[in-house]
Amino acid sequence: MRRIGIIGVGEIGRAIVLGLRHGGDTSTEVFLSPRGARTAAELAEHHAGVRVCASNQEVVDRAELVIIAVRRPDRHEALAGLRVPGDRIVVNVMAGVGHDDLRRTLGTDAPLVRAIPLPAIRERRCVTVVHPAHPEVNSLFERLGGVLPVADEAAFTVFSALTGTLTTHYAYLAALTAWAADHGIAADDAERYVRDLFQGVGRALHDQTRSLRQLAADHETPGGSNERVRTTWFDAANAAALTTVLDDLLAELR
Ligand SMILES: NC(=O)C1=CN([C@@H]2O[C@H](COP(=O)(O)OP(=O)(O)OC[C@H]3O[C@@H](n4cnc5c(N)ncnc54)[C@H](OP(=O)(O)O)[C@@H]3O)[C@@H](O)[C@H]2O)C=CC1
Repeated sequence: MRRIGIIGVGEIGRAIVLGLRHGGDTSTEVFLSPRGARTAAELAEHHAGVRVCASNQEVVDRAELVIIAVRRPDRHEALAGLRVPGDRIVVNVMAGVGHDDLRRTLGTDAPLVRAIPLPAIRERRCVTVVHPAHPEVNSLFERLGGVLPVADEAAFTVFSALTGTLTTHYAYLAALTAWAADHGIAADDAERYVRDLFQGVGRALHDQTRSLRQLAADHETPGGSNERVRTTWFDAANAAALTTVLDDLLAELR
């Protein structure tokens, strides 16, 4: 797949372009929609073979594979009236927009594949969940860090709900930093320490030989401070609240 188009050049569109160009790879031509103008112009300026098109239709016309990365409420404005020939492959990364919805909007016979690229795709460091499996799309995301095809849209939506937990993690780290600052620690020092603490956690996650439960157990001394925080803060009520919000999110995404 040599010609890739992206409609919606925001946070995730940019991460995909950076992933495609990672390590100086210029094996693809990239065509960007004009909206998200600042990001698109910056990407085109800094990366060979990345061009900003005059319209979303031009992106479709030039690309073999078109990634749709606008926000859900913007999809009709971005896509209505586009002519998408059946020989294109459309990759839909919009959370909460199913195949039927997108096919109605686009009115095309082209194959549609849903995908959940994560921001770390820019460094080719994360797996992308896709449905359905498609050889060209699989090989694209395999190059960008790995691909995880799932059997149906119900399973896809479970992964989509998991993705919704990401910013809570940053907010949790910010809350830890704020707590330390409230106890007289310089905010910069607190933040540096919390970042390093959790970068270590991130690196440990690369160790696929240990399960997540095993990693938790290995970092915990019986009766120690980690066990105390885990059992008193992440208690049954807190765990139940997490399950509830994920269940609610799943119901809405379906
Ligand atoms: N961010 C993430 O980590 C992930 C996001 N997603 C999904 O990707 C999609 C985009 O998310 P994200 O990148 O965070 O959002 P952003 O708001 O950062 O980007 C959306 C982009 O779409 C552009 N846009 C709006 N209307 C149109 C239009 N009519 N034609 C072309 N482009 C248009 C916006 O342009 P302008 O700035 O001019 O308004 C903006 O650049 C969402 O549906 C989200 O669910 C999926 C996986 C991960």
